Amino acid sequence: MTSADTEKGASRDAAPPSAPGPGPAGDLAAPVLSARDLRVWYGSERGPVTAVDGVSFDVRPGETLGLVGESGCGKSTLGRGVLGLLPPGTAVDGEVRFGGRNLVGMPPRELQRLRGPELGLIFQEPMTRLNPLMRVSEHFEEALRTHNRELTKAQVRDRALESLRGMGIPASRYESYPHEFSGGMRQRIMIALALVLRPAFVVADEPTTALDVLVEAQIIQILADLRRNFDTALVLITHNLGIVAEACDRVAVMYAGHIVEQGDAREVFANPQHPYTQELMRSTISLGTTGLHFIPGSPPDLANPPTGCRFHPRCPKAMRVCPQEPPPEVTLPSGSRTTCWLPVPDMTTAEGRRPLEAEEISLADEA
Ligand SMILES: Nc1ncnc2c1ncn2[C@@H]1O[C@H](COP(=O)(O)OP(=O)(O)OP(=O)(O)O)[C@@H](O)[C@H]1O
Repeated sequence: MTSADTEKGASRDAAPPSAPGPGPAGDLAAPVLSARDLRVWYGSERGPVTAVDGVSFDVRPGETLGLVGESGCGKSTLGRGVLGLLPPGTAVDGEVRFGGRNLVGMPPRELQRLRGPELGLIFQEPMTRLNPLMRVSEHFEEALRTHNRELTKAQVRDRALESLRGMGIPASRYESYPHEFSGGMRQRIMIALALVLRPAFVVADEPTTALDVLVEAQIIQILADLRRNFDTALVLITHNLGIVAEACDRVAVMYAGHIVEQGDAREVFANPQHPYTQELMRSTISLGTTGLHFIPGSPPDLANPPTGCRFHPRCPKAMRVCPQEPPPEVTLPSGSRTTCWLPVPDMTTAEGRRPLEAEEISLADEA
């Protein structure tokens, strides 16, 4: 990898993407999971849809990485892609290092063995995952015995109740059916099930979207306890920037299949660098919000994305260079990384830096 210091102290990587190094706080633990240049394509009538396009990140023990971005930017595909849980016919390329092995291309049976004891997934809607005809106890028996056949019924019960207790579900409900619980309780049962085998790495895909704010806060607290108590590494996919601010150590912002900015969550919130991150934050409703801001337009069709930077047609700071060449990944002094031309003064000519006029956008894209 080559890098050259620029006037602002930023460096440009010309080599394949890499995830951020230790932040200013200096977290030196080796990553539990490292994705490098991960790509995922779905087949469609319009041609391949590149839902994840060259994404790299690390997650360390006990760390929560928040994955944010508008609907359709590839967050779920990325979450499922790292766990090898994509629909048949989906193509995957790149590397996902976990326990010294590459999960990409691993035979399905081997991956299946890792899911549960090593890798976990918490879904958005528990009723699609809990079998309405099975008692809670049966769900736990199935989950635990699949990976540990010799466990007795009493041992299964002990472990299941311990996991449920951690989620605030009383032992008296162990023989109940899923429909006998509220939505929030079902979600906590799902989390207890995903965590009963103590996986080292978990993806939680919008785990609180269908829940009211009080239950949401409870679940976020549970996930925070999880990393404190078990050093679990977590990727938390959410639309809710408030949750990221509260529950995540690091944040990765996705746009149109790319991670456009990633770094320490507090740093990114205090000092967002990529215009997309800035716009996303301006669009968030808070108590101090006096007017609604939204990002004009919508994310692109990933079967036919814009040239150069994929955000340029919506970017209020777009320059002539933006539709012409994909932007480089830049490491900032804070340790954050952003994929944007703005902090790269030495890479653009004066002409390239000229603001892009609206009428030039379509011309550039047609070229
Ligand atoms: N099975 C599929 N076949 C074809 N295209 C798909 C499939 N699943 C997702 N896509 C496309 O891949 C892109 C990324 O979708 P994905 O669900 O990963 O985004 P997301 O950011 O998680 O969105 P949301 O927040 O709405 O869940 C979208 O353009 C979507 O239409």
